[in-house]
Amino acid sequence: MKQLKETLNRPYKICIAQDFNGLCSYISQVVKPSKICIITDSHVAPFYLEVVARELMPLAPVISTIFEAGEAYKNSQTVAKLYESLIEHGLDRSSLIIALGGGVVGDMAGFVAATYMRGIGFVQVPTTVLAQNDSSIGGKVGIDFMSYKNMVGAFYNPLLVYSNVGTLHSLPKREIIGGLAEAIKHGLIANEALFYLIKDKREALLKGELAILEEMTEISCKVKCEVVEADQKEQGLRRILNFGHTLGHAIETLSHFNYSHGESVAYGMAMAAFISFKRGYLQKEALKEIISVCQSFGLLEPIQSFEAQAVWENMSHDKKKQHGQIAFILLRRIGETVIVKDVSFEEVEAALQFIEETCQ
Ligand SMILES: NC(=O)c1ccc[n+]([C@@H]2O[C@H](COP(=O)([O-])OP(=O)(O)OC[C@H]3O[C@@H](n4cnc5c(N)ncnc54)[C@H](O)[C@@H]3O)[C@@H](O)[C@H]2O)c1
Ligand SMILES: O=C(O)C(=O)C[C@@H](O)[C@H](O)[C@H](O)COP(=O)(O)O
Ligand SMILES: [Zn+2]
Repeated sequence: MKQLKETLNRPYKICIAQDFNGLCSYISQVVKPSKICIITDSHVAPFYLEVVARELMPLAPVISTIFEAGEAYKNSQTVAKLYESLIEHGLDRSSLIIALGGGVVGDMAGFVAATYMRGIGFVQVPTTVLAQNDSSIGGKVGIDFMSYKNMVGAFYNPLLVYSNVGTLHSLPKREIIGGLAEAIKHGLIANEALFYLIKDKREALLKGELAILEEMTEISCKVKCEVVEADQKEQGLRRILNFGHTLGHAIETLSHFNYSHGESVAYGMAMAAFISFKRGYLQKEALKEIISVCQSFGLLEPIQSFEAQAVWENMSHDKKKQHGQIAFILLRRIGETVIVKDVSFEEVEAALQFIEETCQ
């Protein structure tokens, strides 16, 4: 009997830059495409489509397709339109997709790349704090389906991630703050120093100072890479990246995307921290610190009221559920998680009441 070494886990580079100057040369090091299709959304296109297309022209003929911005469009109808566009433009397996935009573009263009002709190459060019710190890395691609987040998708790695932090100059403040929630998450689950860096550099981050954004992004990416390298398909350790998401995804969906992904994750993290405290895992001071840092960024604003039963129903479709039990990520301290499988309805109800009272 012979055993073959698993070779599916192909590594890819993550470049963090302050402009698009290196994009073409980095892509040409990993692929020689016959044609390039830039997939982007209606908010990002006016800012960056032309400059990215111009940058890539020496590599191959460039076409583009633009969809309506927003989480409400991260669905199968938009994916169908994207497939049509690729077919009309004659993209084949030697073609390349560029995902230019935030997490919505990255998740959806990545899913299209994973499934079109059973998979063609794609490059992540993230333009939000959230996408540069989190979603462009790790190969989770997908779309929302029915009332559930990312219900249909794949694990499909990009060929390259090229983050230009310079693009954050045009990002609305609300989106900067939402994206910081995922960087705070990386600090809370695995890197206390990152959490305190974000706390200490609040003003510079909110002003959009590139040096600190770059530094935070690099540390945040390292945290995520270490976890994903150890467990690409979320069989164990990777579940910690879902801290704040079991409840956060329910809030995001039940608010009809009134709260952005990052804002919802912040509520979810506060609730998970509260459950951690009630169970005696997390010190009260740490809970207060987490709430206070989130609030200092403008996260955890007064929250609309949600029916505990509706939240419970929505979270029952969480992808971390196995044999009827949801793996729920809690905190032991800032920088360390604990995974439990028995969070009850009553704990969720109490956590909802806690954030309603805390976020006033
Ligand atoms: N795959 C993953 O691992 C992963 C991780 C975290 C989040 N996500 C997903 O990411 C999505 C959230 O991503 P997001 O917060 O980037 O949202 P988004 O993609 O909707 O971007 C937020 C808004 O900013 C606009 N925008 C993007 N870049 C801009 C720029 N530079 N200048 C001006 N406007 C710009 C967008 O058009 C949009 O209106 C959610 O769907 C979430 O589920 C995926
Ligand atoms: O990369 C991961 O793993 C994450 O969980 C990162 C999350 O921030 C992200 O929102 C992810 O899309 C959630 O995945 P899901 O499988 O819970 O939908
Ligand atoms: Zn997330």
